[in-house]
Amino acid sequence: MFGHNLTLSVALARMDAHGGQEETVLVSLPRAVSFDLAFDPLRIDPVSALGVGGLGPQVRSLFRRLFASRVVPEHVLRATGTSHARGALLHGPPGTGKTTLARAIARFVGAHVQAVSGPEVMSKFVGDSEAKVRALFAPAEESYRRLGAAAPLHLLILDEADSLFAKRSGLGASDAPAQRLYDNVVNQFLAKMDGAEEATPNLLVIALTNRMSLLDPAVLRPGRLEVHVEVPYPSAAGRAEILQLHTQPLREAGMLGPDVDIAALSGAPTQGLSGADIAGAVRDAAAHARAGG
Ligand SMILES: Nc1ncnc2c1ncn2[C@@H]1O[C@H](COP(=O)(O)OP(=O)(O)OP(=O)(O)O)[C@@H](O)[C@H]1O
Repeated sequence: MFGHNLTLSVALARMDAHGGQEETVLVSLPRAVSFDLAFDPLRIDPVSALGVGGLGPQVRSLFRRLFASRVVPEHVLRATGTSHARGALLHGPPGTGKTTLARAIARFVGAHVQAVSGPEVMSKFVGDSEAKVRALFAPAEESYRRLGAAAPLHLLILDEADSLFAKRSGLGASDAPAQRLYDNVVNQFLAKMDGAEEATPNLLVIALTNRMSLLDPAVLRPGRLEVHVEVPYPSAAGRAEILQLHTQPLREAGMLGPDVDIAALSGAPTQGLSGADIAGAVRDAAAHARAGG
């Protein structure tokens, strides 16, 4: 764990200057929000550090855009007109590793995690739903009130975000009560995010969806879910990493056949498969082998 007033290496915080040019910033703590950031956000190896395959660019982009600012002192932030990103949206087809990635990042940075799904929040009961939204923000609020800049990072993972933030046109005129419920919950959520700079700078929201086109654009604006990262189907190289990860326990137990050729399997045989499909195929193969097939 880094102490206060530590000058970090030049590689630690490179912030995107305008035009995509990278500018290296020497940073000196105390940090705006303290949490264990004993790593270089740009050089992190997603496979060994996070246990996800084929997501190197996504991981590096997330760390740079979500965490680099959090080790930069306030005066540098102000001078560069930067503020902490408050929310990100991971979007892409089902089973490509969005949930796995969000949870692994939370573990890696040592954040307090709360995970909830959109349908869970949008329960049938209006009052209940609004209370649920308030409750989601309460631990980070309480922690920041008590500890100020020393408050730990809280990460709110919001699965199936499309059911919470769907475009308003999705509801018809005959759905007036549902529309009101929806508006109340969403407005409360957005108000909480809009006020986060003051009330909860220690809170980060990562929302997940496989239907980004359904989301209300208002939710994707700066200050809300402003960092958008696509998590696509894996390439052949990505499939090789995923295969390697999911066969590792078998390999370590000496149970992987010597003829299992990861390079060959990551080509045509797994073309078009998601990480979840590949993990399932490895499980099936192991079960088949156990059964003596
Ligand atoms: N990129 C990946 N690397 C390693 N494992 C993966 C990857 N993608 C998926 N998996 C495996 O598939 C399982 C399901 O993935 P996960 O739930 O993270 O996908 P998702 O994108 O969140 O899916 P959905 O959109 O359907 O919720 C994980 O538990 C993991 O074992």
